[in-house]
Amino acid sequence: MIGVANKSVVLRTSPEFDFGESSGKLRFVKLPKSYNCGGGYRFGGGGVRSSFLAPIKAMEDSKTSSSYVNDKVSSFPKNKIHLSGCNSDDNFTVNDCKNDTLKTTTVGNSMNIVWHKCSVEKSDRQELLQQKGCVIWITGLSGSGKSTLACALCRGLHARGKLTYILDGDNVRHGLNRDLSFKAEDRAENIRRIGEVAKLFSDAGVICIASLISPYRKDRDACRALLPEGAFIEVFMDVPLQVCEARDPKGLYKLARAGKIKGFTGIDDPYEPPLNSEIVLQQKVGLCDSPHDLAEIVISYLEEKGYLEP
Ligand SMILES: Nc1ncnc2c1ncn2[C@@H]1O[C@H](COP(=O)(O)OS(=O)(=O)O)[C@@H](OP(=O)(O)O)[C@H]1O
Ligand SMILES: Nc1ncnc2c1ncn2[C@@H]1O[C@H](COP(=O)(O)OP(=O)(O)O)[C@@H](O)[C@H]1O
Repeated sequence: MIGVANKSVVLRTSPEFDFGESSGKLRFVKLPKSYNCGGGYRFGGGGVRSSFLAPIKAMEDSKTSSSYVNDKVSSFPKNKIHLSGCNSDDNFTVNDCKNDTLKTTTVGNSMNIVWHKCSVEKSDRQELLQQKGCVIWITGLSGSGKSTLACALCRGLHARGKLTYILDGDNVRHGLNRDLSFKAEDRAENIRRIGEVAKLFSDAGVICIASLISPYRKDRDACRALLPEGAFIEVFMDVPLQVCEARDPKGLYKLARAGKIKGFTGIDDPYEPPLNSEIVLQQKVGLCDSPHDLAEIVISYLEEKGYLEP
């Protein structure tokens, strides 16, 4: 059985595309309008949306010099900088195209830092990608099907020409978070870092799929708070421990029951189920929907909320 917390989500199947477990092939659906050179858009110079690509050109040129410090690109001859998007008579600052005095701030232990803006913004990237950046946060016990759903979702969206990226707890712990254990404070740090990375992907316009146990409500809510309203979509894999333990694909429950793994979530470490997640995917003993069907519920939600268009 499937329960969807937000009543606006419609449960339906989608016959026009197939991203079942056996379908590993990808199809590209359509090119974004902005790449249609015959459509009246121009690269650089004046005219409609000329600011769209020109700043990238400016960055290419900047490779020849690294002398911009703090606020002014003093060592650049002006004719070397493509100022589309700014008035070429402006004092060109690195931090956006404004003459504002830049203020330094302190964030955590980072002192004297300045936020650098760019005239290519999230909305431009979203238009390029024909989608809205967001984070689909899949939480649940080990064995509840998080990674499987993440993959099915990724395939389904990719088949529709949507750009996704999966941040899987297990995988991120192979690199960025390899220094972290499973004690509470390390789990919290694991979740915080993945939340921050997910936020960056979302800002890039990508549909970021984070799948990690993330057992503590407080940590998940902190990640939610990093994102704009509505852009954090929590998906709760509501699967009984009994089902997860029966699956036990990695044999970890068995080891935890034997006392060979200490602090295993659901056995001798807590899991706090979400109270208000956007989507609840409930499975029961002997009653499990396929990953394809579960992914479709999430895709329907994204469609409904307008995340599959810019
Ligand atoms: N003590 C303990 N508790 C829970 N899980 C454990 C533990 N030790 C190792 N593993 C394996 O690590 C995977 C969970 O990593 P996560 O980064 O998702 O965990 S967390 O969000 O930081 O709690 C988890 O992967 P999944 O089964 O995909 O959830 C386990 O395979
Ligand atoms: N919807 C489902 N129905 C039945 N089995 C599933 C489903 N989703 C996942 N599984 C199986 O459950 C096991 C755990 O899935 P996995 O995605 O690795 O979970 P998690 O990432 O939460 O640990 C795997 O053997 C997988 O094939």
